[in-house]
Amino acid sequence: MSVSVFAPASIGNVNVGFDVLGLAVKPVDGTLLGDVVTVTHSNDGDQLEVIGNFANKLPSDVKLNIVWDCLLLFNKELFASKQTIAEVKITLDKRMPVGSGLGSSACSVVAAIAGLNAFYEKYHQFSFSQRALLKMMGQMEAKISGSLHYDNVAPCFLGGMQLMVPDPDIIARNLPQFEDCYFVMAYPGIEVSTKAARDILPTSYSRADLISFGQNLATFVDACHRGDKVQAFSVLTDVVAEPYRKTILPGYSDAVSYLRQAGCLAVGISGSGPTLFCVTDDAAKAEKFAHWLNNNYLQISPSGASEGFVHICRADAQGAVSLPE
Ligand SMILES: Nc1ncnc2c1ncn2[C@@H]1O[C@H](COP(=O)(O)OP(=O)(O)O)[C@@H](O)[C@H]1O
Ligand SMILES: N[C@@H](CCOP(=O)(O)O)C(=O)O
Repeated sequence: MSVSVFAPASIGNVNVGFDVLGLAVKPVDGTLLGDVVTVTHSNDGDQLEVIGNFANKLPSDVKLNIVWDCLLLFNKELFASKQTIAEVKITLDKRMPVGSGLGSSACSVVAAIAGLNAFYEKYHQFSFSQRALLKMMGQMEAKISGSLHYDNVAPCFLGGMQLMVPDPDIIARNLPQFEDCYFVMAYPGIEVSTKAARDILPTSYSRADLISFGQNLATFVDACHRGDKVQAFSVLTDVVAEPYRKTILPGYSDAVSYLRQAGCLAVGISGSGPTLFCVTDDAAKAEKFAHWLNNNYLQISPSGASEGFVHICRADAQGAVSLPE
């Protein structure tokens, strides 16, 4: 008598769309790279249990977990919609490293809100619209990072590559994808807080940067619609965040130099880092890049181990999905 929802990792910004472009990704080897939330009825008040590889990276007080805030918000919206509120037990399987640039908080937020919605749909014959759910997700992501940005929650929830539009009735539009591309994701095992990585960015930019930003994003979107892969990836340059954030990412500049000379289509910082992503349409190159990043980009702790990992991914067209009971 439970529902479980999986919500996938995502690449925020995708270099050219700071806060307005995001892509959901999934490893080709079938690894579930994302969080899973399970919701069931409770006879003993609302409860949250956190399990999984990265549970110990989250506050021990579950009321400080963003999933708890998601429950409070969801209940508030149920109340506003004159629905009966059930007591629930939520289990968060925290499979995503925190502060990784893989949209870890978005994974928890999306899995929690989509999970609660699936629970009410299945057992209480009530559900919110996709847009209402996305708005709740944006609100929760803003609570964590300090400002409203949908570039992780939208692709994580809806799948594919999502472009945020300034219309509250639409929020996100799906962009056509290059199906044959691999996204090699290298998480070095160190933590970078999204809020801190936002605080180091300038508050104003030069006219030259403004022109480059507009031209790159517009050219990328146009090239996606025309299916012009060469053009799309030739402009995947980040003038807003990478010049400032790369200074706090050990080994990032060397990795970019290697990957460019080795022929990747594009490379950049996933979200606010420290995860690096690079793009190729060649399976052998994807393997080669993954091998190099594994040996050269992962940070080794004093114990000689690394909490990092590398995954060869494809775009995840599905987004959040219910898992079989
Ligand atoms: N379920 C959760 N998942 C991720 N972070 C959470 C969660 N609940 C609370 N947090 C807190 O939110 C912050 C998330 O940091 P952030 O840098 O935004 O992560 P990410 O970039 O991986 O989404 C951390 O301080 C973390 O302790
Ligand atoms: N647009 C945001 C994206 C943050 O992504 P995260 O995965 O690091 O949370 C930003 O660049 O600040």
